[in-house]
Amino acid sequence: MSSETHEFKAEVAALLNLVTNSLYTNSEIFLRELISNAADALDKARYQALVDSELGGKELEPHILITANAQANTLTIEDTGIGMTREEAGQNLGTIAHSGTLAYLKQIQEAKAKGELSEAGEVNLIGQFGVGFYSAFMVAEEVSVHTRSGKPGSEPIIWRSKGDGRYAVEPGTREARGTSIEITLKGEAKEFLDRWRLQNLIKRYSNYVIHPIKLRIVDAEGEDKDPEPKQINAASAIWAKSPSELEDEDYQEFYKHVMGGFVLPGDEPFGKLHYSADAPIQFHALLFVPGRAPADLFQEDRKSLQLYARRVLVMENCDSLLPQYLRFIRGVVDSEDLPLNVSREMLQEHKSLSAIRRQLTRKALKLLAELASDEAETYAKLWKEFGPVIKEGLHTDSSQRKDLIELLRWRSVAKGEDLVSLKAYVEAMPEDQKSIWYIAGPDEAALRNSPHLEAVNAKGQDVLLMSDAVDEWVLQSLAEYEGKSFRSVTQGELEDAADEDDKDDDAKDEDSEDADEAKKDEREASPIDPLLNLGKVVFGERLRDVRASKRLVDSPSCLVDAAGGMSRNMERILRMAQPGMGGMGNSPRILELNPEHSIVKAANTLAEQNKDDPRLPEWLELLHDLAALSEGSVPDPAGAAKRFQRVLGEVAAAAVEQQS
Ligand SMILES: Nc1ncnc2c1ncn2[C@@H]1O[C@H](COP(=O)(O)OP(=O)(O)OP(=O)(O)O)[C@@H](O)[C@H]1O
Repeated sequence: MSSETHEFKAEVAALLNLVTNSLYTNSEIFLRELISNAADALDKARYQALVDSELGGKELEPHILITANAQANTLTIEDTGIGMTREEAGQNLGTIAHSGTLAYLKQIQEAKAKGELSEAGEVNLIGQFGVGFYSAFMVAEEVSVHTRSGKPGSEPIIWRSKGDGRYAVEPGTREARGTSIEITLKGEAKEFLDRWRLQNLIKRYSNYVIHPIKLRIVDAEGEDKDPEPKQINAASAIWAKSPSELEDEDYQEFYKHVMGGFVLPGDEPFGKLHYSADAPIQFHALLFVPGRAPADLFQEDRKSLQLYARRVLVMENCDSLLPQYLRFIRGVVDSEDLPLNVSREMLQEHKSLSAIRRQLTRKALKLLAELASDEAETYAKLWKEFGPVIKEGLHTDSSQRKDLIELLRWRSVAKGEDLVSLKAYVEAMPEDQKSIWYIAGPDEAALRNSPHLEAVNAKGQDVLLMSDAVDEWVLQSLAEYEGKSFRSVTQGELEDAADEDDKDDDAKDEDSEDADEAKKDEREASPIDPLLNLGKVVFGERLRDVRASKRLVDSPSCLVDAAGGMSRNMERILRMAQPGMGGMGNSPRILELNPEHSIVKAANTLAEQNKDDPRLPEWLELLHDLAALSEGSVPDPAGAAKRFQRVLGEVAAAAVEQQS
């Protein structure tokens, strides 16, 4: 057989032109592509050996050998796979396997030419979009494929091309079944002779190719540095194994790999999910709930799950495999049903991917539920790290709401440091309690000491402490749990705690923004009316109302927000989120006074006797200061300090007078 020269088909020539001259800046992906082809060839040989007793080379050990020869300026990727006959080589290496490829690449090129593709976008696309064998021409002066098929009677051949529109096929000398792709490197591609560069690339892109990938370096003097080449990749897709074959250490090792190679003691994963599915989509997943929130959890370009297609990494960070609220989960998904060479965008829309996502979401939520029910201590830590992220799901994923609600945890007044689920809260509710009480604010310690809790606590009813910024936002999407509505102890008018729900059922009603306003007129007379009336005059527009409290036991006063309106905490959070909203957070509040408290009683007596007593306005201001102080922020600290100073001065003087 003689040497024959052929013209590439027009589309291949166009493709080669694009690939080599204008498309890629990130040429390193060629190695991933060639390794992937070699791995495919090994897979095919493995299968063919099973079904074809005539196949040659059955004794060959499957492996991929990469040789960087600095003396010859070549990089060779050799496999002991299925090989190619002359006809196959002409067909496989002279045409484009995927029909849409050229059109798609042209689009990318046009976008690039028009400057529509940012550098980051380009790198991203390139990382995800391979063009298989032809990508070798990004780094090659010339490519020589030495191959021999395992089919009986087939001759070895050499396929050569400089990527210039033509290729030649000539008789080869290869003895063993398989393929060796020898790349004569371009001047600017010398980096691919470097051991560390190659090792790095193999580990990064092909670590879990199931066949061993070995590396041999021959230096510029022609000395073989690796007479016995060492394996570089892990070569075992541990996710594809059965969990019964794996030890804890295997998982630990792999977790380390997933987390970038480094895990601090104490940061071991909270849980893992090792799962394989056969129908309708075939895939394996090995996922971890990390033992510490990754630093990039709230960043746009955070890491995500790695997506493999048949053991080949196709996407380093595939964020469409799980919903956003599970973005802290890290690991690998490997599907048998995904194409290797499609764009990120096309892959994201692949129907297999959404099927995988559905199953993974269900499984991940199940894992979290199991941790929550069986390993309370672990779950408490997990909740601290990821609770705020999981809560996002209540707003964004109505399909999983039911499961997500059961994952929610808060601390409560009665349970101290322990976390409480809504289920546990409701189960512990006394019979006469109708609503789920909560109090929201930035500082949990301050919430625990809030005077607003007094009457509710006195009735033996627990209150959930909501100090996470997203809590109240979450509640907006909850409305109720098992028929029990959520009620803030700092909002609306609180009736006698025992029967408040029967009377006051509109606190959560959206339309009842002015419920408190309406009640002002129908409110029954209070023994402290003289003081309340005076208060209304003293505070005027500064307060929405001054009224007798049903929620206080020990404290003289507290500030509350109107029923149905936005809470002070919510306003604070919105202000933080949108600093431009200057007017927010100034809506007047309601001052509640405790009719049973000695200070209030005394002030009221004074008001009854002489409503013009000059001390009364100051005392009312002090009651307001006290209420604000208990929440942690006094609007006029200097004024309040002066008032306290004056009153204390009077008390001290009176004490001295009494003594003498
Ligand atoms: N090392 C190899 N051994 C045997 N055949 C090979 C080898 N490399 C490439 N081929 C053949 O050449 C064909 C073209 O390869 P190319 O990488 O361009 O596309 P592909 O591998 O078919 O596409 P994809 O990468 O999406 O699977 C392959 O399908 C295969 O038949």
